[in-house]
Amino acid sequence: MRGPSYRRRVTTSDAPHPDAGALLRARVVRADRGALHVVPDDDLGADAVRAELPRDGLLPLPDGTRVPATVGDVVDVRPGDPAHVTALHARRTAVVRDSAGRTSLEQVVAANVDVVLVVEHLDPDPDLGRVERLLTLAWRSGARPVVVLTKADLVPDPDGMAAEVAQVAIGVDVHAVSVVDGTGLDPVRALLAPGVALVAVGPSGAGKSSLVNALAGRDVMATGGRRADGRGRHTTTHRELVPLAGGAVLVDTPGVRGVGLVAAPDALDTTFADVTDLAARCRFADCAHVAEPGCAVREAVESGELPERRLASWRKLAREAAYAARRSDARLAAEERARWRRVMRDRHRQVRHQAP
Ligand SMILES: Nc1nc2c(ncn2[C@@H]2O[C@H](COP(=O)(O)OP(=O)(O)OP(=O)(O)O)[C@@H](O)[C@H]2O)c(=O)[nH]1
Ligand SMILES: [Zn+2]
Repeated sequence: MRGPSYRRRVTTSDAPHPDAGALLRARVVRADRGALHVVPDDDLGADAVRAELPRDGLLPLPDGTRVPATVGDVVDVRPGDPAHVTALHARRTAVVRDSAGRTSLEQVVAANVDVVLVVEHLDPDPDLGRVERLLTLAWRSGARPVVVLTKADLVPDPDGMAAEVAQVAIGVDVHAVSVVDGTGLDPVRALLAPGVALVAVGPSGAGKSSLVNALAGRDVMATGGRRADGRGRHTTTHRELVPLAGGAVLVDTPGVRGVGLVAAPDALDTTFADVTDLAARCRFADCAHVAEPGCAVREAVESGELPERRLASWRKLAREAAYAARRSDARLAAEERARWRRVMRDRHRQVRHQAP
């Protein structure tokens, strides 16, 4: 995908623009392999332009380290045809994706996010453990978390439920909202100010897209699992920094969407303590909770004690965690083999040297 270049934007015909050579402060709306798509940092709703990355794809931070740019980053761009990105500004905040294994580095999935909307539905009942986990992620990013409880129109006492959630969200504003009747949206809208970047995290079906569309005042995201086209999820396909109302923007990338869902086993056991407890009562230690006799988990589902949805959600996360653990194990095993190869090679060398 190619956007207009800065040259076409800032120059007319072949006369050199007076600002040619001056660096422009820009915000990354999409990071591709060889290039970034950027908008002026003081006009985040502007059309995106394409700017080339250095050959290694990395950019220098003020401290000299070279890192990949990500959505939301503030960069210096040298206009031209093509325009070039020259440097990365220090990140005010960073949403990081938990490393899959002990040896892999954290991945920054969004930079300079100001507000993390922790979106959770009121119907079915909110999952307090998930709210806590996402709040932890938000605090860690440096951004301000705000809890938004959706689908207030579907429950009799949304304010009472919000008060319960507020008990596990210390120091955080909790809003019960409905996009159907407009309940509670004004205080969330008040967060939208020029230059403010938000992310919405929360489980599938929580109503993130519906909420974002209500905040944007137009459909910027497909809702109800519908996709605007065969390829992408949002109706604006080319940018991952989506303009909302009031000059604010929403970061929406696959990385951010998945963030918090790369489950660390410990977090999983905490969030799903009920399933973990039930599983401990299954007859077989390696029970898969499908059709095994004496499965306490299936029994709990059949008796109504454990919602099927919660079991399905646990399965999904457990699969992710198992996958991450396998990948991490494979990486560790490969490193261990490499270490042994070095040890054996050194030993052979020593033996040869000692040989008469
Ligand atoms: N009654 C009611 N339904 C809502 C509300 N907000 C969202 N929904 C419905 O909930 C379903 C899921 O909403 P989405 O906005 O697609 O949820 P999402 O969090 O973006 O889901 P994913 O795209 O899977 O991450 C849709 O069928 C919406 O119409 C609300 O305030 N009230
Ligand atoms: Zn079982």
